[in-house]
Amino acid sequence: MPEIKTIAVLGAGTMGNGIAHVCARSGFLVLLCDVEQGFLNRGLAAIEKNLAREVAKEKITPQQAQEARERIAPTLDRDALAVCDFAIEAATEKFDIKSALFGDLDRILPPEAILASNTSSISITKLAAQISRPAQVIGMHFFNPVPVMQLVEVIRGMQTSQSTFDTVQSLAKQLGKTPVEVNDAAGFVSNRVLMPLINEAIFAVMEGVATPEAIDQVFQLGMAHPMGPLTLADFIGLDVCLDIMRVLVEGTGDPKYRPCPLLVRMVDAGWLGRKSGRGFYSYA
Ligand SMILES: NC(=O)c1ccc[n+]([C@@H]2O[C@H](COP(=O)([O-])OP(=O)(O)OC[C@H]3O[C@@H](n4cnc5c(N)ncnc54)[C@H](O)[C@@H]3O)[C@@H](O)[C@H]2O)c1
Repeated sequence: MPEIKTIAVLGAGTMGNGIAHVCARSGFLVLLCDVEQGFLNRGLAAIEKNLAREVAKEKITPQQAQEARERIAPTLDRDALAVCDFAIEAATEKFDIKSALFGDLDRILPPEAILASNTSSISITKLAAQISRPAQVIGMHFFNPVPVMQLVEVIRGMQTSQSTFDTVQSLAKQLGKTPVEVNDAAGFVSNRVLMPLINEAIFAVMEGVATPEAIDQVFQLGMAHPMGPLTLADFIGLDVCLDIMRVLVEGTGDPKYRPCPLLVRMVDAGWLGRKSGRGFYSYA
């Protein structure tokens, strides 16, 4: 199995800065790459805040936080990633952006390097088919907040080799995560099962079956979910939920994934959940 020392993380947003954080905390050198200095600065500030929180909770020592910080080098220069032996892409969820980025990574990184994507919905198989090393392309689907959540869905594309899969399983464990194997299909497992639940909860609101509060209580008190599906939908963003339902309909051709009309109307109204101040609940 090739030894991994330096990891390229593409995108310093919500997920990218979390991934850079856990990689650095686990002893890897990280090159964190974005398209604008402002995005890098914001990502580094988030890492700083999250490391400080871990120190305050005594999960790591101030010395370990300092060492993790020093292992992360921000860069705007994609060619600088030539020193990396592994890449995790966490850029904006658009096929054209990811496809162009994978083309560059394929050109820049050493031929044996594995290229992983943190995509929530784009086909790993299709991303892999665009480049010269499809056997070394794989999905590593982390969960938000990355430093806290235990799961990594490891997504095998059609062309992913066993050795790539084994390396990524082992890397996920070195990052302190639990990898779960999933094949490449629309929504993988997490969103394929979670989003229809959220969508059905929205149908229940639309049809007057119960209030959002009552629906959330059913799941918290009856199924021991830490938050109900509508609170969770507001947290994820209703626009993101709608996009994922559309990916499920398109990817499977199955009308059972039809987005609830109330979800569509709320997104049209700009009621996107927490981030817009209003969703199923108000966030003044
Ligand atoms: N937010 C979540 O809860 C979540 C969970 C799992 C997976 N994901 C996936 O992770 C990825 C990133 O999501 P996010 O929520 O962090 O988004 P985000 O918008 O917070 O961050 C995306 C970052 O990518 C940068 N970027 C865009 N093009 C780039 C390029 N060519 N090179 C380098 N950086 C580039 C943007 O400038 C931005 O800083 C998406 O694929 C998303 O589907 C998100």
